[in-house]
Amino acid sequence: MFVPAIKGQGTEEQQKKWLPLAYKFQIIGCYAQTELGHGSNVQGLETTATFDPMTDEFVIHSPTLTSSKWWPGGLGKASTHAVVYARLITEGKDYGIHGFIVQLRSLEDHSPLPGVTLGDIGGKFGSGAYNSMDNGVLRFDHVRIPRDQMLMRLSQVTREGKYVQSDVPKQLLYGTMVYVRQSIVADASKALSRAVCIAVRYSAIRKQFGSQDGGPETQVLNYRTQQSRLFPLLASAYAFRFVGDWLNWLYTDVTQKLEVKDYSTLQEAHACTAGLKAVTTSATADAIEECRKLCGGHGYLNSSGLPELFAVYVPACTYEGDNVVLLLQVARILMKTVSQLTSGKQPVGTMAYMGKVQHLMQSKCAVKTAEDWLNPAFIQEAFEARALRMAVNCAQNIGQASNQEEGFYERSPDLLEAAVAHIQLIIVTKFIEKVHQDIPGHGVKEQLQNLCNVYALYTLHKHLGDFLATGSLTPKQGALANEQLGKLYAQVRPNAVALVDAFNYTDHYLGSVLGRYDGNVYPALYEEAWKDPLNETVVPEGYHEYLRPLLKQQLKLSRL
Ligand SMILES: CCCCC/C=C\C/C=C\C/C=C\C/C=C\C/C=C\CCC(=O)SCCNC(=O)CCNC(=O)[C@H](O)C(C)(C)COP(=O)(O)OP(=O)(O)OC[C@H]1O[C@@H](n2cnc3c(N)ncnc32)[C@H](O)[C@@H]1OP(=O)(O)O
Ligand SMILES: Cc1cc2nc3c(=O)[nH]c(=O)nc-3n(C[C@H](O)[C@H](O)[C@H](O)COP(=O)(O)OP(=O)(O)OC[C@H]3O[C@@H](n4cnc5c(N)ncnc54)[C@H](O)[C@@H]3O)c2cc1C
Repeated sequence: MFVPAIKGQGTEEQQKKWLPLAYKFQIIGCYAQTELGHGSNVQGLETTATFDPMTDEFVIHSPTLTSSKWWPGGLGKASTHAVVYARLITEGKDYGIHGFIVQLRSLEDHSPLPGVTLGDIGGKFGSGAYNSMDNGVLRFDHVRIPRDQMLMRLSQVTREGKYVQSDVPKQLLYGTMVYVRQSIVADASKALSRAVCIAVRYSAIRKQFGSQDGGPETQVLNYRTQQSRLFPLLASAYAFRFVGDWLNWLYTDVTQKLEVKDYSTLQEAHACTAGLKAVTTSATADAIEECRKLCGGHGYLNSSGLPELFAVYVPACTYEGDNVVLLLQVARILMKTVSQLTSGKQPVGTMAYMGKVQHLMQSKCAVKTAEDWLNPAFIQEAFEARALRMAVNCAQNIGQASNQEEGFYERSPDLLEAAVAHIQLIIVTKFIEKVHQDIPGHGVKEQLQNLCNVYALYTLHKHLGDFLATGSLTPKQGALANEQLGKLYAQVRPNAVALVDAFNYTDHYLGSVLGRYDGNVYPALYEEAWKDPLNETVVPEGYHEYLRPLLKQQLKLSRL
């Protein structure tokens, strides 16, 4: 994040100076924004950067305990430099949060520079999976940096100490986070596909109950409950891959527009990266845990690969923006868009469907049979009607409040659900668009169509309350969707293993005895057990100190 921050907020000159050093690992940088007292609320950060015109320097300082930088990855032990986000103060005025390049450690002996206090913040969730990352704490005691180490693409401070705002939106300060959020969506698909690959392969080899006359037991992958829990996750892995590909296109397009000072899609980029990051990471974290449960007891073993995958993955729901905070950002933009509908301003991009407000507010879903749910037009319209009606309902309720801000906070739980509905519409839309493309490979398109329908109908079934409450569907149509879902699971079953083999993960990358490509799980589990350090001795350490005295004492007591 050190590099994209300099790329996004540094001048050409600053990029020329600092990026080669970073690329060649002549310096190691981190992104020091979050503090002990503030993470979500960036504008509440307390670290100060005060311009000293006498020396043409900024004085970086941590005025309070809560202003300590806290969490930045790589900060504790590895980094020599940081992009530090601090309150810019010049001529006695606070201009808010800006980025500054600050050296933290000597390039000679890696010792912290004068005025810099550095350390690691300690152990984190799980069995230490994330402890390979030195998330750090950092405090400044009046550390001086040259003025030219303020990232000056978005705004500048002159030699005399005058603050100058460039003619670019101040939101570009947040640009690095937009970049990382879009990459996290693609990573959600990678993490989810790993978990699903393990769970599908293991479910194919695991047999339990159902033996007839001594014959083989039933593959658990054949149980309807296993399919109804697992196949939506398989479909989600593909859904997140395709929406992640589209989001990368959107991000690239926005970045190119920014180069020519076209800021028209900045808001769309923010809404989509924030919303998709929130929805895909929450779903993926839940799915990895579900995959662990789908593997029964062996899923709880470290050798299954699932506990570590979960422990490493779950902070994705928090870092790069807490998911609720990000969804509320989407909700704000939805409310702004709804308020503009009466002005005649046509919504664009992923909000374009809201322009069909007249139709969507009164449309009646035309589904009459289970098979009708295989028609993408019916799915698309149902999801559009649900999302729009939820947004309009929120806007109407907010409108009844004494003031907009009060109304927004009062209705924030409903706004959260409206934001999720909007983002799920984007995911479904991009999956439908993907399967409409020419897709090579015999039968591949049909399989992806099945998965697209599984993702859409499973999501509809899971959020059926929204669809019924907004009148977007009738209970009968909801039941027909569920009926069609069961038929789709039967179609996915024969290809389930092939659909996870298609991720083409090596056994090494998968890191799971349950997900081995050869399916030879039981010998691998047994072999792995003996590697446990506890098995280095036949009689366990502590026997003589603890067990033996206890056993002897009990034996003595029993003879009394
Ligand atoms: C075992 C094997 C495991 C395998 C696992 C597999 C994969 C692993 C997964 C991922 C790895 C890959 C990548 C991960 C990489 C890095 C992750 C690690 C570390 C994460 C680093 C961090 O966490 S960095 C810090 C992140 N912090 C945040 O996100 C802070 C969140 N808060 C904010 O963004 C802001 O405070 C705010 C937006 C919530 C509020 O902004 P504020 O200015 O105070 O007020 P508003 O009125 O809401 O906004 C003003 C205005 O600006 C617009 N806006 C806001 N944000 C943006 C933006 N980003 N872009 C554009 N515009 C923005 C907003 O809409 C408003 O506009 P209007 O004025 O027009 O309404
Ligand atoms: C593994 C990991 C790596 C990280 N790496 C970095 C890094 O490299 N650089 C960096 O700068 N930071 C980093 N962070 C920090 C991370 O970005 C923040 O923790 C994250 O942005 C969440 O902010 P917070 O901790 O202040 O949460 P809070 O905002 O305090 O969240 C606490 C609760 O308050 C709720 N909440 C907060 N505001 C609102 C609101 N307005 N309305 C409703 N509910 C609200 C949240 O939803 C949440 O439930 C990392 C964090 C982790 C866990």
